[in-house]
Amino acid sequence: MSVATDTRDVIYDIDSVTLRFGGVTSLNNVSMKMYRGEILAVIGPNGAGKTSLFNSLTGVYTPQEGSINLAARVGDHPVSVLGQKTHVVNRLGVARTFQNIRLFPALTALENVKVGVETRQRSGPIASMLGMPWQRREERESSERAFELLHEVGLTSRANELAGSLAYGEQRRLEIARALGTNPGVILLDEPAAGTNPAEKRDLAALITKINQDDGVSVLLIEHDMKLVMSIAHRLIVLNFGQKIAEGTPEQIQKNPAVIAAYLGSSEEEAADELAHGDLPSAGPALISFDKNELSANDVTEGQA
Ligand SMILES: Nc1ncnc2c1ncn2[C@@H]1O[C@H](COP(=O)(O)OP(=O)(O)OP(=O)(O)O)[C@@H](O)[C@H]1O
Repeated sequence: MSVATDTRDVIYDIDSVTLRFGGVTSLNNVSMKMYRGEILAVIGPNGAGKTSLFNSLTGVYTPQEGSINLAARVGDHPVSVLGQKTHVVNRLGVARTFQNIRLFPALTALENVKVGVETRQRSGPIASMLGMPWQRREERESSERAFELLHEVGLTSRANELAGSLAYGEQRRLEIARALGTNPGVILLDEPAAGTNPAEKRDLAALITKINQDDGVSVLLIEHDMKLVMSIAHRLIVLNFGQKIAEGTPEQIQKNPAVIAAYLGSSEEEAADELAHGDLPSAGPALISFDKNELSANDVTEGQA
């Protein structure tokens, strides 16, 4: 009997990860894989553990149990992320944006992107002061690359504006450009659409797809806007109370009773029953209309009590 093997190239191999803060278990025995080339979304109600997962994948937190192996760039051998510093994980090919924008507001848009690009360069402050030839070349290259990235995210006309003066959606795109400056194999986007308007969300969806398809960067995405997630993600992982409760394509996730129950705060049986009878207002495609603002943490807590 032949055994089917999965030959897809694994970027993140996460096995039985548990992360605790005192009495709170924010990740509970989570196992999952991220494959090269995919846009993988992590969804779940407030407090489900999504940011804890991102923090564990980038070296901010070290889970007490389990393993996380990373091979971010093509041809890399998997290495453990546990115990690694965040800048080391970044050098290994993982870039990230944050739920709360973390730009340098008093630097220009171009300078912000150059900060990302220059993390990959060899010149230190001494070489800069001495004006070494390679330093001058790197400076020129970093400006050119930063301009290219500003072009990619549609911000060349804002290159010399202070980051703090840009519109909210522009700041979100600038963060992505800065992250791309580090030449990552995978980019982790933590709620990139938060606070953006519908037009900005559409631009963002197009940008994420472009980064993935044209630049070959794999994308791991936390996002509460289900319409956006379902339109661009190849696959989704669903967390609830720190546990992985589902994994699949957008179509599979929208029909999954455990997922619907988690979001609605009803039991899985009720959700399955209502789904079967077609009288669940948020079942199927309607799941894509879920919005963070409609789903408070209380809704979920009450359902689980
Ligand atoms: N540094 C920390 N110290 C203590 N508890 C934490 C810490 N970080 C996360 N938690 C707890 O872990 C649980 C998961 O939180 P996390 O922020 O990962 O959820 P989330 O899914 O990202 O939520 P949201 O959608 O609201 O951002 C929560 O109960 C949270 O209070």
